[in-house]
Amino acid sequence: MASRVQVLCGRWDCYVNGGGVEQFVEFTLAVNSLAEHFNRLRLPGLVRLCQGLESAALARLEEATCSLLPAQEIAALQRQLDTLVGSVAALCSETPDRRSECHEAPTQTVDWVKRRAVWIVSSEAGGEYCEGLQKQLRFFGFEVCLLGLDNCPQPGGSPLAVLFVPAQPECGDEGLARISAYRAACPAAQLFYIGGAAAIDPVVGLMRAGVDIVIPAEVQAAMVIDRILDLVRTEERIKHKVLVVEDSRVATALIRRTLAEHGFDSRAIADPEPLLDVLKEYRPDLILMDMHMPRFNGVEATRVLRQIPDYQSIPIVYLSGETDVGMQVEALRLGGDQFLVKPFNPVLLAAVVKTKIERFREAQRSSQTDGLTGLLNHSAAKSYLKSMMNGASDQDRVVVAMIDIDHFKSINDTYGHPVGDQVIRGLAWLLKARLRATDLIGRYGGEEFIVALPDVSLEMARTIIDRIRGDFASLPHSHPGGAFYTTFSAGMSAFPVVSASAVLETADHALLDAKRLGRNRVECASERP
Ligand SMILES: Nc1nc2c(ncn2[C@@H]2O[C@H](COP(=O)(O)OP(=O)(O)OP(=O)(O)O)[C@@H](O)[C@H]2O)c(=O)[nH]1
Repeated sequence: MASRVQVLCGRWDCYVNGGGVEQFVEFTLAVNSLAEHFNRLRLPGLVRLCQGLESAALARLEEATCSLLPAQEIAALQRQLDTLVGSVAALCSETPDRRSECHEAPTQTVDWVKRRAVWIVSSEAGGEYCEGLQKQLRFFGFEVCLLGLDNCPQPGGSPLAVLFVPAQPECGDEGLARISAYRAACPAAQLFYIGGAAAIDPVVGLMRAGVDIVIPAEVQAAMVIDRILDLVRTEERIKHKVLVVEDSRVATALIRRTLAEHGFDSRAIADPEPLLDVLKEYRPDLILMDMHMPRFNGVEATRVLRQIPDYQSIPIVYLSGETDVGMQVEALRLGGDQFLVKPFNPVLLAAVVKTKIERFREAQRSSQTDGLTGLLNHSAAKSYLKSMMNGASDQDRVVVAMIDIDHFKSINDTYGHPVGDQVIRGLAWLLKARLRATDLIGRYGGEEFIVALPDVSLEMARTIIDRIRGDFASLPHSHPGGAFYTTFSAGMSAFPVVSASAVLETADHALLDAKRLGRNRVECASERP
């Protein structure tokens, strides 16, 4: 992490010590790349700081193109950079090992449970709401610190989130000043205000003071936990993939370099002829298409793709030296989503690719997620599993676990469907809280879940799932008359095997074994005769 920050500072120094527009663009690229890195490490507060710095730099890009920025502009950017560097330094010194590249494979230890500090600031720290919130957060692996209104935030603290739980929805000047003090002391944290009034004015006031997320008063503690768990899973499961269709080797190298700097995976083909095969195998999230190529041009290739249901909505961005506006409009009318003129501005290219993919993903998300848990639904989970396995080499491992809550029917019968739903949600949260962002978690059916863990041995995966099993067994589920406990069984299987469906089938058999052998246990397919 520190070396990336050094690169960023080095680029900034190059610019301020007499560099030109190229150095400024390099600096902006480095900020964006750092934001992507923090996103992968699930550090949303640092992502926010990077994004603020990137926006400030982009706003000055045009000015920087003409000459060195005026001294006060440089000083303003320098302040933002210093805040970012200071926050990273505070984080590194506080948590030397915990935050090491957590997207890398946890090969040595099973202790990859994501502990994160959450501060709750409230005049009613001992109140029922805060107590409940605290209990649940602790259960899901967060370190909670309850703070009264008189506590002053200590600079350098690095909580993942600070939750303000006011006694009444109105914040008042004193409350806003307090929020600003926390914002200054914990620049990397996400600030939540619970109980915001449903009106624009007060919410804008809260956001100006530094609040990131305002949650309406009527939202229950359980939903707040869901939002915080989402924070630690900000990363997409699989890196965004871009297919570059471009016949110029120089342009291809430049494009791929820019994409790599922004954390995108990319593949390039020089000729659209094998396009359909490559799409099927690589499954990109976006295509960057050159306009003029031998044999077919980009528009013709795009028109073919738009005839095929699977590719009707994949974003296609044209890259071309074509400046004729009429021609550009025609190209867009025939199926393209955007037109970028070569030579392209790398910052703009990355921003266009990123926003197009995010919109595309957002549109897909509602059809891919399960309404009750927010996890991937059955078909999306299967399709992610397939692409996970397609992307894995022979040496890579992907372990799949099928998890099923025991005697769930009797929970519904005894306590009612809504309580049953809450049990399903509880298990979903536990899986989200305990597993890495790179792991796939899906709701496979009613009370059945699928989990796929890349880059981990079957033994370690078993230990992890078994630990979650133990935790789930001790999770109290409340009902109007008190609380009860329940368990799950899991069957596991490991890739490399023939196919995604084969690994699912063997995991399913192992799950049946776990049920047959008494439930509340984890069985592995490889242990079967
Ligand atoms: N509350 C609730 N119940 C669901 C949902 N989806 C499925 N179910 C119920 O889950 C129950 C699953 O029961 P079974 O498949 O018989 O299995 P089980 O009782 O868990 O028993 P074992 O799996 O053998 O331990 C059925 O009664 C379904 O109606 C849901 O979204 N919410």
